[in-house]
Amino acid sequence: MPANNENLNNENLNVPGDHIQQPARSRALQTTSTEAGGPAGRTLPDDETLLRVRGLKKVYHTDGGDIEAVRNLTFDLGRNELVCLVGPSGSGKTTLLKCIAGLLAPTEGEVVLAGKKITAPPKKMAVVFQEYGRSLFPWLRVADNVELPLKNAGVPKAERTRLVNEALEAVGLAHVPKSYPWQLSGGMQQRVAIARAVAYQPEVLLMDEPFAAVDAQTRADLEDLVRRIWKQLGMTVLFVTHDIDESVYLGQRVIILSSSPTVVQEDLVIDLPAERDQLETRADPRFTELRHHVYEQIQLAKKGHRPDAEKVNR
Ligand SMILES: Nc1ncnc2c1ncn2[C@@H]1O[C@H](COP(=O)(O)OP(=O)(O)OP(=O)(O)O)[C@@H](O)[C@H]1O
Repeated sequence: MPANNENLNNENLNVPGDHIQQPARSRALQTTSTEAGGPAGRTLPDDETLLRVRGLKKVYHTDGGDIEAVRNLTFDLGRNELVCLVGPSGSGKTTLLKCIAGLLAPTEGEVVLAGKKITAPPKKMAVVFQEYGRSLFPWLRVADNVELPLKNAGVPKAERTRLVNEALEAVGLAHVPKSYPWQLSGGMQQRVAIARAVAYQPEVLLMDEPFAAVDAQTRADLEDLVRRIWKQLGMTVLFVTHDIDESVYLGQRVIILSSSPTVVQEDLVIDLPAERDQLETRADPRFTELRHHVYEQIQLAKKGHRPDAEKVNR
């Protein structure tokens, strides 16, 4: 079970043990931030990069005036990387994901997938949202829900059957292909949504707070499921979460967004061993250091600290 979940929406949250003096850091944290002089997000050489986000800005034009949701985001995702994204409520996480998914046009800047600028939903990308209840079709059986995007993509029947069976196997639902979503628990429904995304064999899997609505034990199981599938299938995963522990447990990197209008506050390497375990990893002193650091950064962001403060005030 995830210990010490931290919901960033809760203004009164405390890190248990915060009053205890923290041990000296065992080794330096690997971060990229504007304060270090470079672009806030980590950028990679061309041959290692799958997804590039460059100078991304999004302004919503509403009857009540303009809302600058995202000011300037720059970072790269490498092939087969699992990167988590955290930030205060309203910092533009969903907006960013929608721009990456080609569902929203950026006001400035661009998102580039495998060298091609994204202007519409790319074929090799899948998204899993929090609201699995709304994303599954209640009148379709589990296997038919998973099969639908493959049908729409024109994948031949035999191939579809193989992909659906493999995906249901991978998420531990091979025994319920004929059930309807409403006959399953919340955690199982979210597994169906993950299976549907996985069967599609995306190069990039975007996940927007996918476990926010499930209980803690199910959440821990689903976290391990994501890491297992990510390793098995070799996708690039961008995982948005409100939960600091979850971001550190899952990610190879954690990108921390500032408060709105949003820039990358910090891009932190999670240098925990590749084999993660709910009990052992979370008991690792390095895990505590990393989560403490992410928590501090989020608190700074919530208090309005901005890495681009001089530019903002100018
Ligand atoms: N369709 C829209 N029209 C106008 N403003 C919007 C729209 N969608 C989002 N916003 C505004 O953009 C800002 C960022 O919203 P967004 O949902 O991307 O943030 P978030 O970080 O995902 O939030 P949360 O953590 O609460 O889910 C907010 O001020 C929000 O009110």
